[in-house]
This record gives sequence, structure tokens and C-alpha cells, in this order.
Amino acid sequence: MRPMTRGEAAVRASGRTAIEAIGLGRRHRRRWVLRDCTFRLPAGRICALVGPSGAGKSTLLSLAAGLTRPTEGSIRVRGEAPATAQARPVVAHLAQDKPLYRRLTVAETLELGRALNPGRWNGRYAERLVDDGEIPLGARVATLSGGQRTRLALALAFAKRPELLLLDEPLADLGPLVRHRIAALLLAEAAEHGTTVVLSSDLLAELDGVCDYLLVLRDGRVRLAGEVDDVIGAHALVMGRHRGPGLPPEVAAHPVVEAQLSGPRFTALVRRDGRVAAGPWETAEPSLEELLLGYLRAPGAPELIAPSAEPVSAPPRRRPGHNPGIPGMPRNGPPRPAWLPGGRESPPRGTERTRHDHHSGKGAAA
Ligand SMILES: Nc1ncnc2c1ncn2[C@@H]1O[C@H](COP(=O)(O)OP(=O)(O)OP(=O)(O)O)[C@@H](O)[C@H]1O
Repeated sequence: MRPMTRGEAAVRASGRTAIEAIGLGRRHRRRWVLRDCTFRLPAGRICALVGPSGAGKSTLLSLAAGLTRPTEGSIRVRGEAPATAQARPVVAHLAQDKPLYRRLTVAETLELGRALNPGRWNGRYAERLVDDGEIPLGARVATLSGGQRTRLALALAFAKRPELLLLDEPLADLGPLVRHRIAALLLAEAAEHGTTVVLSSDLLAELDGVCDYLLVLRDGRVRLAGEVDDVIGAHALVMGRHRGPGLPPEVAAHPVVEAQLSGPRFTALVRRDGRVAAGPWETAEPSLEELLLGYLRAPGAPELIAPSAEPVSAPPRRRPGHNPGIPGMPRNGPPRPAWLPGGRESPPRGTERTRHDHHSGKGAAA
């Protein structure tokens, strides 16, 4: 884990919320693209927004930027509706197609950035970023390479000095060296100003060491949300030999996110429900990439919303059995108050099947 600067620590300690979504849904024509998304992103984090193609990542970023409206539910940015005069100046959104005026020169583009962001614009910073990429100020945007255009678009977004930076696949068309450089810039920016960054990306290996918060979408729903360290610590990667037809019962006793059996060997990503018992297998902490790949390959994996990702302005909607292993969270979710009809004896519909599938180690196997 990288060390925190004082500015970053102060933003985190403030307990502020950067984004809060409650029952958020967005429909395009008849199809729900996002549905029932409830989460909180605490301020000062660099959050990886991950999910398969079509999961709804760009849609979520557009909603947070106020470019689209929810069909149902709500999303708030720093406690405000995204399109309000209070929220707009402090949010920067870089869309996937990096919209820029092709006929303007680089210098004219930066000048436009200054004119559109009075009082917040850091021109020297933007020019340094452009200069660092050896982009001539007199060049027309149309003549720039894809990577140079990305760098210019990032310079516009950064120079606005936003409190919340929404980046839709910013690294996709950059070479490995530039990706590294841009990731370092993101870290420096967040460290210096406590900026909250949401970064959608398919480059899972590149997120390790850059992001400290995680939001995983699948089929328009939130599957995982929380601090990277907490979420990783709640899982184990178990590799070894199996004797019977499936996973060893000691391993399958934990909720199985994904299991692969190959001859006598198995690999399983499990959500730790206590210690994994010893046996002819090795147990290790998964890397961020291994964890994300496991969830992306397992459509049936149950959701895991860490306590820090629970909205503060709405009661949590946890279901029993969905949150083992996250610190600060009772293993099977909070006890259902006795005064609620049904109580513990009647788990919500569908819960039993999910628990059975995952304990059997079959449901989520690839
Ligand atoms: N304006 C629109 N009209 C109709 N369907 C849309 C619209 N915008 C998005 N969609 C659909 O919504 C779904 C989610 O799209 P979105 O771009 O949010 O996904 P994504 O996770 O960002 O995907 P990718 O990683 O491929 O960019 C897709 O099936 C897409 O076709």
C-alpha cells in the first residue's frame, strides 16, 4: 500500500462521500442497462470501475457526470445531484471517445479549457503535461496520435483541478510506458489534492498498486465494492489436488466464487469463511488481477458490499450469507431484527439457492 500524504489523509479522515447511489437504474428503450445499484464511494480514493464489456461502466460514469439521468433511484456527487451548479465545477469527466475539437490547435484547446473553468484552471500544469508528452502547442488536434489526444484530454481534465475525476478507459490507447506515466500522474494528483478518481479499465494488471478502491459491475449490477485491501483479504486462492469428483469438502465449505478442475488438480477462488483448513493444497491471498478475473468469469458470484461502501443515507440492504470475511461485518450479515416479519427463519427469496450453489462449489465453476 502506498504511503498517504497529509492532504490525502485529511480528505479520507473527513469521512466525506464522493458518490452515493441508491437503487440507481437506467433503461435504454426497453432494456435495463443499470439496475438496483446501491453503493457509496468514500472521498479521496482511486477507484477501479471494472466489469465486462456492456456491464454499464460508461453509463454509470455518465450518470455521475450528470450527462444522463437515472430512470429510477438516485445518484449524488458530494451530496448534490450531479447536474447542479454546485457539482458541475468540481467534477471532470473524460469520456471513452475523448471528445476534442479536431480543428483547434493544442494551445487553443488549452485556452478553451481556461475559458470554461474560470477560477479553477491550472494552465501551467496542463502545459507541463502536454510538454511532457512532446506534443507541439501549435499542432492541430486532428493531426495528433491517439495517445497524444488522450494525453491532451487528460491535461484538460486534470487542469480543472476537480474534486472528482471520472475517467472512462483512459489508458486503453496508450503504450505501456505512457500508461505507467499516466498512472503515476493519477497517483500524484490524488496524493497532492485528495482528488477522488474513478477509473474504468479492462487492464486489470495495471490497476494493482494504482487503485485502492473497487467497484465491480456485472449485468448492470454492483457485484463487489470496497477497499481493495479489505476485499482481497476476504478471499483466498486455493490450489492443490482433489481426490473426489469435485472440490475437497474443506474448500467447498467456503463460498466458492470460481473453481477450475483440471485432471487431479484444482484452483478455487473462495470467499474465506474463517481459516481454510489445511490439506494437500496451498492457500494464498489472490492478487487484484486474480480476484477480478475470478469475479468476471463467474456470473453467479454473490455480491460483496463492504461496510465502507454502504450508503450512509439509506439503510443497508444486506442479505444473510453475502458478506463473510469483511472486517467490521458480522459473518452472515447483520441479524434480522426480531420485530421484522419472517426474522432469521425466512431468508429472502433466492438466498438459499445462492448459498447452496456456492457451497457446493458448482454454481460458479468456469
Ligand atoms: N444510448 C444508448 N442507447 C441504447 N443502448 C445503450 C445506450 N448507451 C449504452 N447502451 C447499452 O447499454 C449497455 C451498457 O453500455 P455501457 O457503455 O455503459 O457499458 P460498458 O461497461 O462501459 O461497456 P464497454 O466496456 O464495452 O465500454 C450496452 O449493452 C450498450 O449497448
